[in-house]
Order: sequence, then C-alpha cells, then structure tokens
Amino acid sequence: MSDMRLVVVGASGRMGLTLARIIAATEGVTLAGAVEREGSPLLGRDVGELAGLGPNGVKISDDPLPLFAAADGVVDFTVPGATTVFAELAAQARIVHVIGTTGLSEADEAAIAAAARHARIVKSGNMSLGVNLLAQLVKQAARALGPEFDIEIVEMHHNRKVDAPSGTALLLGEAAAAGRGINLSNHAERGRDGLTGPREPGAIGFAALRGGTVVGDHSVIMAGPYERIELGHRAEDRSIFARGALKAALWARDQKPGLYSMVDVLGL
Ligand SMILES: NC(=O)C1=CN([C@@H]2O[C@H](COP(=O)(O)OP(=O)(O)OC[C@H]3O[C@@H](n4cnc5c(N)ncnc54)[C@H](O)[C@@H]3O)[C@@H](O)[C@H]2O)C=CC1
Ligand SMILES: O=C(O)C1=N[C@H](C(=O)O)C[C@H](O)C1
Repeated sequence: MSDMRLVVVGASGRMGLTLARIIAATEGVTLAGAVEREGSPLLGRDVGELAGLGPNGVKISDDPLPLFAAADGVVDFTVPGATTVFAELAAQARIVHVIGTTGLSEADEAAIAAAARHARIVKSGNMSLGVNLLAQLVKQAARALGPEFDIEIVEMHHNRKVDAPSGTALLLGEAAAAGRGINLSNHAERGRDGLTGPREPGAIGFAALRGGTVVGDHSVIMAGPYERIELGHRAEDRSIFARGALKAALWARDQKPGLYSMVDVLGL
C-alpha cells in the first residue's frame, strides 16, 4: 500500500513540530502539507527546517482546502475553534481526522460527532499507549474499590498550557466514573477554594498545577479508610503523543466513517 499522505495542522506548535520529526522517522506515512493560523509569522517557511530536519519542501500554508483535497488524513493538535472547522473540512474531503486538541466544549464535541458521519475521526485527550492503559487500570480499580474510596485526579503541565483540567485528567475521570457506574458530569469537583465544606461523598476531584516545561504528569489517588492507592503516568517526551497519533491515522484509514478513540485503535 502507498504511504498515507498526512497534513499537519498547527504545524509550528509544540506538537506540530514534533509530528514533523516523527513522520519523517516513521514508515508508511508522508508529510503532505503543513497548516498554520492566518497571520502566523511562519507562513511560507519550510516546516522541515523549523523542525530541525533540514528543508523538506513542505511550506507552511494558511489554506487547508487544497491540501486536504490531496491528502489521506489530517493530524490536529491545535485549538477547539480550529479543530471544529477542520473536522467539517475533513468530512467534506472524506479523509481521516486525528484530533488531539483538548479543552473542547459540549458544542465542539457535538460538531465533531456530526462531522464523523462522513470523516473517520479518532479523538483522544491523550494519544499515548501508557495513559490509555492507565485508564483501563483506573476503571478496574474504581470498580473494585467502590464509593468508600475518594478519587482525586492531580495533573501538572508546562506553563504554556491554556486549558484545565487537562484532557487526560478528564479521560481518567471518565474511566473512574465508568468503573463506578456513575456520570462524571454529575460528580466532578473542579477547583476548591475557601470554605468548601466537607468533601461530597462519591465526588471525583480534579486539581491542576502549571509550571516550567513539564510535558504531562497525571496521578489518580484513591483514598480510603487508612489506606491509599495511587496510579500514575509521567510523559517524558511529546514523541509518545505523536507516535500514538500516527498509529491512529494508519488504523483509521481502513475504518468506516465514525468517531473512534485510542481504546479502539490500541484494542484495549
Ligand atoms: N491528545 C494528546 O495526546 C495531546 C494533546 N495536546 C493538545 O494539543 C493542543 C496543542 O498543544 P501544543 O502543540 O502544546 O500547543 P501549541 O500552542 O504549541 O500549538 C498549537 C498550534 O495551533 C496553531 N493554530 C491555532 N489556530 C489555528 C488555525 N486556525 N489553523 C491552524 N493552526 C492553528 C497555533 O498557531 C499553534 O502553532 C492542546 O489542546 C493540547 O492540550 C497536546 C499534547 C498531547
Ligand atoms: O497541553 C499539553 O501539553 C498536553 N495536553 C494533553 C492534555 O490536556 O491532557 C495531553 C498531554 O498531557 C499534554
């Protein structure tokens, strides 16, 4: 089979440049285009050069349409307002859309689900194997321990991150809620301050720390009477997310239109 031609959107971002490097080192995929926001000072620049690979002839553009029309898939780690537009364009082009963007609202999620009627979309708050395996362990532990154990999710990220809690923290919260057979949106406690009163029984708590260059640390603490379990993951390099995203793109190439997760891709 010929190489899968991928367009990277958000190409000069932290994940965009990591993807350019990992695509160059991965068999079966080719970088077919690079897109940035209108007005970016990097429009027209060679993305290989920006990624430290040496020139590869792929210039950063602000016009996704012709690039999507000639591609097999798009890999998207951008911002929610851009991702919903790219989902619609990927649906029109009938191509694969891998979405890593976090901080999506309910309306954004609905727009993505609508686009998945025609596009093959894989979306996850974390594309790494380790975190998706951790989510399965969290689900199992939450089910086994029951509501007597209080669940708190703590995450730390670099000081440029703009959304909280992280997409990963929410994914882990969903896993804990599924294990308990409850709906996360009715039980999440996000951000405590002041005279909060005692902890709500059955709540799933979230705390977000920001600082320095931390790639992504997550801990799920299950605190019961006189004992505590902690399950965690430390991301050491963004390449783990990029590799997961490429695995997702190659997997989705053979699927029907629909909205998939990394659990589907990894068969967990
Ligand atoms: N699911 C996962 O495994 C991971 C998800 N992320 C998420 O990916 C997103 C991006 O993260 P970073 O790369 O660290 O951020 P970043 O800020 O370094 O990169 C985002 C890029 O998107 C570009 N962009 C914004 N609007 C655009 C538009 N309309 N068209 C094209 N490009 C546009 C920005 O100019 C920027 O270069 C965040 O939501 C983050 O939480 C990050 C790492 C892993
Ligand atoms: O913004 C980031 O950097 C990351 N975002 C994702 C998230 O919100 O969980 C994944 C990873 O933790 C890095």
